[in-house]
Amino acid sequence: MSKASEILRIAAKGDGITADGRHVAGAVPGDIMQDDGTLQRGPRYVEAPCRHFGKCGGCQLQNADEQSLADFVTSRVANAAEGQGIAVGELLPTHLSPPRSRRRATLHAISSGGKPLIGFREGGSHKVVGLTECHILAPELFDTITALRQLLARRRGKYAVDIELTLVDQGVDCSLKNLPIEGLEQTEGILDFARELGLARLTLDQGYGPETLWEPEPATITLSGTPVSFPSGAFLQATSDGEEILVNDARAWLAEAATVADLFSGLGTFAFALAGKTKVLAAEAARDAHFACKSAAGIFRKPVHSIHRDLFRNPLQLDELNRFSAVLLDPPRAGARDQVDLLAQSTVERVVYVSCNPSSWARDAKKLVDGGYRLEKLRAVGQFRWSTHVELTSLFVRNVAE
Ligand SMILES: C[S@@+](CC[C@H](N)C(=O)[O-])C[C@H]1O[C@@H](n2cnc3c(N)ncnc32)[C@H](O)[C@@H]1O
Repeated sequence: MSKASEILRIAAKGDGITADGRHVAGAVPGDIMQDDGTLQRGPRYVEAPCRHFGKCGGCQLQNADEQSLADFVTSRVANAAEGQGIAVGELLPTHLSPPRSRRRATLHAISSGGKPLIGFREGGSHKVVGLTECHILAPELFDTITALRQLLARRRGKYAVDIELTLVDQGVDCSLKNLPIEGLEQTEGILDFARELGLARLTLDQGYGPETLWEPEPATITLSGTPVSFPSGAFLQATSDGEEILVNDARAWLAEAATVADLFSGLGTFAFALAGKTKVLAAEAARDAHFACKSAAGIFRKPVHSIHRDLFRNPLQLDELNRFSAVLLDPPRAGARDQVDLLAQSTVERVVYVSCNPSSWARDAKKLVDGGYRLEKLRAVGQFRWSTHVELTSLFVRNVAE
């Protein structure tokens, strides 16, 4: 029979782990797993603030206190480095985004017994949890859900709508996929909804591609003081405080760089932060994001040269990389295996690697270290509060030959 055992830490998927290696769902550090299989709560357990916690797939860790959350985010990143045998120069304080700060979210709406349910999916299921409160979304996004519920309540018949909400400079950018709009009444109804709510933009996709129905002025997102036009569905860092931390690290670490290649640059979150004395090449595969970055650089005369390039198929080659004193990369979850192979052989002095996946980052980081870089700085960032999704910034500096 197993013995009483304290929960020591939270594992990558959110379970508590006891000293003897047992995984306990919903447990937090300091809880005691007792002989009879019941869980005695400890000093670091807190009541979940949200009534949907446990069902809604949006959050996994609302029972952990602030310190346990920060420890979890830190250890995910530190353990990833350690797992590859990478020495960390300085582990910087972890950043956690506060409640109600998420500025983009993908949600779902379905009809259930004639009434609309709008929310995230249940963990590990396709069922939708009808949110009556949410502690992660920015209030503007939550208000949009409330208004959408009222709009959908007037509908009969079944629907299953995908909803994408992003807070841009002008307000909420709302994109609805698979919501049939038929006839004058429904068309007027949806336009009234956009107008009354003061949406920045409303985009509908009824199976024939996205169509903008409402956009009183062009939607933009201001990146380090530069307004960049915001294509519907474009990538944006999940919280503005998270973006600030990532950008500040990049600025501090690359302040002396004359030329930087910003790879997987999106709309230019880092390119516009770094451009000034520094000249930046911004490389991105999404055509609309590339054009938005290029056109903002032109209008506001920023030293950002934006190129449209698929860096998986066609990574920057050695002769291209070696023209830069620094490279910043912020790839998707898969990491940047081929690009990093080349980077590891380059003469680039500094590499800032921003990542949304500690595992692929650690695999790539090992290659950089084997190629003669050392990991000088590392910071864990928890933009997705109460979830198991962890991000990081890191600085690699090329060792000088003796
Ligand atoms: C994590 S996002 C970062 C974007 C940007 N750095 C930012 O902070 O806003 C990753 C970016 O990589 C782009 N991307 C995905 N696959 C790519 C590829 N094969 N080549 C170039 N860019 C790619 C995506 O379109 C997205 O803009």
